[in-house]
Amino acid sequence: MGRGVAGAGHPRRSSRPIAVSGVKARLGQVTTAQHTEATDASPELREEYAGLVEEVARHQVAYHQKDAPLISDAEYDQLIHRLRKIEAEHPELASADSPTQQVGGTPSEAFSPVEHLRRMYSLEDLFSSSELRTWYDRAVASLEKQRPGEKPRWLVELKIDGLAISLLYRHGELVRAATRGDGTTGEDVTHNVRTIKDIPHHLVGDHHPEELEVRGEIFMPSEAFNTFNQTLIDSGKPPLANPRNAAAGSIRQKDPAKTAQRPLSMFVHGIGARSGLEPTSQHQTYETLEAWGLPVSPYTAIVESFEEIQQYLDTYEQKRHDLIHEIDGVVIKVDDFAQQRSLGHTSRVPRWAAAYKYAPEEVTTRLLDIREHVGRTGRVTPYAVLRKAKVAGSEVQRATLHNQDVVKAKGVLIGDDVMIRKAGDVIPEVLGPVLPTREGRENELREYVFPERCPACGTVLAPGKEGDVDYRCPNAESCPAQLSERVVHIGSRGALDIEALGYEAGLALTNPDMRRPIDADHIDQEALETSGASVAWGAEGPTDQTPVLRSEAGLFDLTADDVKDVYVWREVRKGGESTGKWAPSLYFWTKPQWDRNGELKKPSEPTANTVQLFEELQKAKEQPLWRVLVALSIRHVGPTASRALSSAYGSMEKIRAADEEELAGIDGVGPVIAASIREWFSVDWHCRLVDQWAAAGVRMEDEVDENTPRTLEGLTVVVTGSLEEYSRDESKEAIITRGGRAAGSVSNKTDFVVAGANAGSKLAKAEQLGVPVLDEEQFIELLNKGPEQWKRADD
Ligand SMILES: NC(=O)c1ccc[n+]([C@@H]2O[C@H](COP(=O)([O-])OP(=O)(O)OC[C@H]3O[C@@H](n4cnc5c(N)ncnc54)[C@H](O)[C@@H]3O)[C@@H](O)[C@H]2O)c1
Repeated sequence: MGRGVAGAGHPRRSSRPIAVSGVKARLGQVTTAQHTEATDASPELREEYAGLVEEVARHQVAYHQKDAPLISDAEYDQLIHRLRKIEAEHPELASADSPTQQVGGTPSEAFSPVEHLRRMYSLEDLFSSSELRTWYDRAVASLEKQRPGEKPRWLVELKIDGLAISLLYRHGELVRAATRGDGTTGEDVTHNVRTIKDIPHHLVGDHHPEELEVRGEIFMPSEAFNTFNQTLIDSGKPPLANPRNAAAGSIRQKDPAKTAQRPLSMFVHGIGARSGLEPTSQHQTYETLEAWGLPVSPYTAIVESFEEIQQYLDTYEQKRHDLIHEIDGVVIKVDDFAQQRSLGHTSRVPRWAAAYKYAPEEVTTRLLDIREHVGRTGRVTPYAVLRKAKVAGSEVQRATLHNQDVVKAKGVLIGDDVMIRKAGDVIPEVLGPVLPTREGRENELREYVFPERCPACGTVLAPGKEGDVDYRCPNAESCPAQLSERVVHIGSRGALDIEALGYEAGLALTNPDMRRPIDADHIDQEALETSGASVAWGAEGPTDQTPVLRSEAGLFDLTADDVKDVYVWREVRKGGESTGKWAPSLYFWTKPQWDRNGELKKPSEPTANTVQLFEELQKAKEQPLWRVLVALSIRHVGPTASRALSSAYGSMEKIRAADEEELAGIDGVGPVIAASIREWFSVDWHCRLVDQWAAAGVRMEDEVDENTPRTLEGLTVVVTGSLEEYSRDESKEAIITRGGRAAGSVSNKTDFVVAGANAGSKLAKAEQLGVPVLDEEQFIELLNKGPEQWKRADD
């Protein structure tokens, strides 16, 4: 029997609580024990150890008993890992009551206690490939000693991020369901579990063991979780933080009718007590359970070597967001039961299984502020300013909040501790507040109010059209934020492709406020004074005064002299470390230098980036017409419409002169885009912008190469995968200049699909529809000679 647990038949309640006070009491015992045992642990280490014991126990209560964690799992894992490390190095400090010896939490009094027929274990956590290797080698060596000559086979499974459950079947009838609790005693959640469709009340077939304890994981499938959360948001309720807490919270409802409304599923991953059932391996057990109608995971595999285990880990790390459920790692088990028995258990975990954990995707941090971003078309979106946090391998400081309804739905207050998530390449997201940490900090928190005026230019914001929750700043011409975004867009790869005009350079040219510190306290006064920047004090601190560009119209008239004194705010670093202070520094010109007397030496030459910028601006003037059209930021006019317009008209003048009906008739344009183009050219400053660019030498006509044969007239061609000779844009251009249409998706109307390396679903679709597929060589032939030789037999 495990530590301090009441014997069979005794209500579990008498041995509660395990909460922080209980841990302190246990700590007392630990310290007394230390007087009698020699220990080389320093006082600092003992203090750290005691603090950790208390902290970890507090988190165990919050997570297991209240379903309301205060920190992310990864942060918790770090704490318990450190605790285990100290105990491993100083076993004299540890006691049987240490939180490292617990399996989960004490069962809640809200449910009747249930004694498991066999103990439910936790799993040993492994956080790196080398930890996995050590664990693997140890298991193999131990087996070799006990069962010489037997090579283990391994069952690799996904570690489902859900709630462990034990189901008891008697003669094939579900009689009880219980949470894991502390491993020995769980909570009776039978009524709630009976509402889950995947869990059979009667096992299929006739011959079942008299008593069978099935273990598994209850989870909320990812898709169902998203839909469920959306319905909560739509009805004005706060969404659930993550599928794991959602599953745990759903199972521990007092009212089974509530559980029944939650989309829950389950996969089995083991058995406890079983009378009359004698499978010889884990995978055989799964086959038997599946035959009886119990849900088993489709992702399980049998492997034979360390390399294969590693391969499985890598595969699912890549796929981790395309699965039925959330995972936090992989579980590796010795398959054979006899071998499992030989390896045995510790008091907490089996020695024949371990859990490899992937890099964390959720962490807690502080929500410092909510500010608004003004986009290229004036859309105002709130975003979270966060205390820097490392998640999924990158540092996160900002996260979009989409619109004011989302902020409300998430229920976050400025100043809250929040859980954030960054999954793979997906942009970081604020999941919600950590409510318990609000206690005692109420006066540091404030509600977010969406502004009535544009945060960048002060213009009163206009609501979106019907059904659109977004607000926009209508001051397109002189709102500095919109201007910055448009200038950055001009440089982007899909527009004029000016590499040196990236985000920072675009902002530096248009927004003297760039990355201004939040408040005056964060300004490095000394650096500010010696920088030579001309600054004025605004409401929130100093700001440099005049932008170099007040409109993108002047972009091609810029001279190196114009950008000489452009300062941007930068975090001051000393010895490579950030100081938390900000100061203005020159952006386009070589860094200012100070002489021995502290006098500023004026910078003398442009940076390499600046030289590149001016070279690229010259080259950009020669870009084809469609790229110039994209660069103008006309609503709805992206690369596809721009290409269609430029191949139909060949010059800016003709596009400007075309009427709406004519524009709408062009393949790839249509009425919405046509209206948007007309509207854009009806604005004076837009026309002046085009004129000024033309005067500066930007090409406003496509050179018609009379020698290019119109070999693809009327044909639709899709290019997929990567070609060797052509970039994506070049292949499109080659098709369009020969009169063809370069489409993005394959349909019955597609005449040819050109497949390069790593072509994926489009190639499959082409094969399915019987569209001719060409390789690169054949594509070149098609460009030169036309489609004659590939005419379909049925044409
Ligand atoms: N955020 C917090 O404050 C906090 C506090 C306590 C615990 N936790 C989290 O709870 C977990 C610790 O609890 P734990 O003891 O369940 O350890 P664990 O997560 O390391 O693994 C053990 C559990 O994994 C589950 N599991 C999922 N898929 C499985 C499969 N295919 N085969 C076998 N088992 C599978 C089982 O229920 C098993 O009990 C950790 O993820 C930890 O980060 C978080």
